[in-house]
Amino acid sequence: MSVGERIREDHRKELQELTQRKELGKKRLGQLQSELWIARADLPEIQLDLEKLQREYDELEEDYVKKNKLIREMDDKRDEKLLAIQREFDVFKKDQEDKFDRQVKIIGDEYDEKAAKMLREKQEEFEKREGDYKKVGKQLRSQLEQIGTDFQDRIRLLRRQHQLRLDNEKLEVEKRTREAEDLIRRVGVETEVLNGELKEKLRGVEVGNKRFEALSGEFRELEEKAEKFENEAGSLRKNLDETRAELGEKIKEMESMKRRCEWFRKEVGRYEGCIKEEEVTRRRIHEKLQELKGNIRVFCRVKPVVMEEGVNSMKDEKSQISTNNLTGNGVSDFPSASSSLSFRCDNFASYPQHIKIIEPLDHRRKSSIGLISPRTLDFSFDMVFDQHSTNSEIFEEISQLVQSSLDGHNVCIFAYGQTGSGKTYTMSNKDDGMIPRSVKLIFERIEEVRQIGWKYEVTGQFLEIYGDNINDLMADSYLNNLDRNKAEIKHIDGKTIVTNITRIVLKSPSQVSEILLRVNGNRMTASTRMNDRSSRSHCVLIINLIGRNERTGQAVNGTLNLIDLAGSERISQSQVTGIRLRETRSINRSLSSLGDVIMSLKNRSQHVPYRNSKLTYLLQYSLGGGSSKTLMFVNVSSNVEHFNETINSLRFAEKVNGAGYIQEDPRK
Ligand SMILES: Nc1ncnc2c1ncn2[C@@H]1O[C@H](COP(=O)(O)OP(=O)(O)OP(=O)(O)O)[C@@H](O)[C@H]1O
Repeated sequence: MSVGERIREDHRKELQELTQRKELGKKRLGQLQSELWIARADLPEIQLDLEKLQREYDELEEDYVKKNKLIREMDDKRDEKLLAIQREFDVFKKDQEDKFDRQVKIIGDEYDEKAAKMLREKQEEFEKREGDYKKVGKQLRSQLEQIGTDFQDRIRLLRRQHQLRLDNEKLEVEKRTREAEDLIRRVGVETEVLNGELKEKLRGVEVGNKRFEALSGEFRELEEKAEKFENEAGSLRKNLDETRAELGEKIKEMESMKRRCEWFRKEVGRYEGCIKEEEVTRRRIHEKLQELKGNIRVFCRVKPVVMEEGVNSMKDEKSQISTNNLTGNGVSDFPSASSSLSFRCDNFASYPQHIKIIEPLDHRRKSSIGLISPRTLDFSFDMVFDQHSTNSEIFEEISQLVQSSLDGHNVCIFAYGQTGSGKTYTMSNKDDGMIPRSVKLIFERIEEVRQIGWKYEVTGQFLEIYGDNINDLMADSYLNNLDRNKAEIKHIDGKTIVTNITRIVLKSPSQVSEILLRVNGNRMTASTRMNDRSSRSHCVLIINLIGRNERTGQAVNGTLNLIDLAGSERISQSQVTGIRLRETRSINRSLSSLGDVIMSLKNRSQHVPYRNSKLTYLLQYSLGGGSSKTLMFVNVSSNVEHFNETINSLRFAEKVNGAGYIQEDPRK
């Protein structure tokens, strides 16, 4: 066979093969077309199902939000009402008690004094008059008796004398009559004289009788006077009895007041009982609400592009952050089109729960026909706060957790994210950061519940975990003792104790602000000396809240942990070496242990790896105790240069949240 024939033969075979492949291709095309038709026919039905499901989901979501809002309003209203009743009642109670005490004292004193004085006066008067009258009466009586006896004696004497004389004279007359009848005339004259004398004597007797009668009249007068005095003494006695009766009435009045006071005391007891029941109900509702929201929650917060970021690289920004004041705020008119990522936070409820990010231009993959359309990355969390949200709005959502710690729960709130993503701004910003606001709320609530018998002891520890070392941020010698590893974590009787770390009694929000300033100053100095150290340590504020109600005997013991985690950069992204590489590895190890612990708790695994890092060992009872509640902030930057870190942070957080999926653009 010639060369030309061989080439022709090869071409013919190749043509044959191509024809066969074309046939096969046609067949495959036919199959694919029929599959496409079938799929197209099913599409409307699937679409309808999808829409129906979406509607159902929206309704459920709306219902949940409404109920949630209602419960919160009821909670607020009830708390307000309770406080108002309590205040009103306390004022009323105090007023009544004061009034009553004053009245009782005045009346008691007045009456005691008046009665004693009157009694004394009347008694004295009575005794004096009685004594006088008795004395006069006795004198008169004895005078009268004396006069009577004298008079009787005199009468008797006169009568006897007269009788004697009469008898003698009669005898003499008879004797003379008999002896000298002839001397009758002379004797007759003498007799007449004697008769005259007798008449005179009889007149004397009459005068004596008259005098006796006069003395008897005087005696009667004196008797009348004595009777009058007796009557007066009787009326005085009556007056005394009346005063005694009046005193009895007042004593009765006092007794009825005592009974009223007793009634008031019982009412106070009853009100206290009601308040106690209300408090128990409030705690139950609060607990239920928190359970409904879930014991582990994840909130996403997007940081706006700040002025410097639009022009600086990530490295530049880091160095700028390390010298930045923690309270600084340099927000530009965000988002600046050239530097900001394209975000969309979807409102499925009254607050967004989804965040969508469109892949920036320089991250898109290219194909032979040009750029592939951008991917939209979709993440969902318990709540999403966009660039425009403020610390105050965010605190509104976490204040319930602070209340839980006052109710005796162990609460853990921490901020996760790359360096410069706004963790410190969220947690510690002066006045409105989560730490200052939580402390303020704690003291406000303590003041409110003091009125219903609660007293709290608030203590705090402020520490830093750097690698495997725990440093006391409140110690005066913080900088000198850095990383000497003196502190130890111990778990005793279900409680966590950190030894060799300053613990102080917290008394007011202003005192905590001063501590925050000192701590931030210490960290800044250490950062300046040691090349941005603060971004590479976890900063933990532990607040212990021990409460006791003296009236009801209830007691609570809660803990609130507020944590600013170290930056979460990837080694590949940060391109560090040497000490910085070791630091980054250690941070990533502890952050991924934290993620593992939370995921194990969410999945209710039998073994929870608390011991894998110092951080998780420290927070063991606050992350996974029986009554613990955890909230994680994932802080992300909206700067386009941080796209990769933002996506990594969101992926980590969504994994922790346990409901994640990443939906890629179907046109890819
Ligand atoms: N929501 C925000 N609004 C305005 N400015 C913000 C916001 N979040 C952060 N910033 C500013 O961004 C800068 C970096 O924030 P911040 O220091 O809080 O980040 P970070 O995540 O704590 O960093 P690091 O890990 O280094 O501690 C600060 O100047 C801060 O004031």
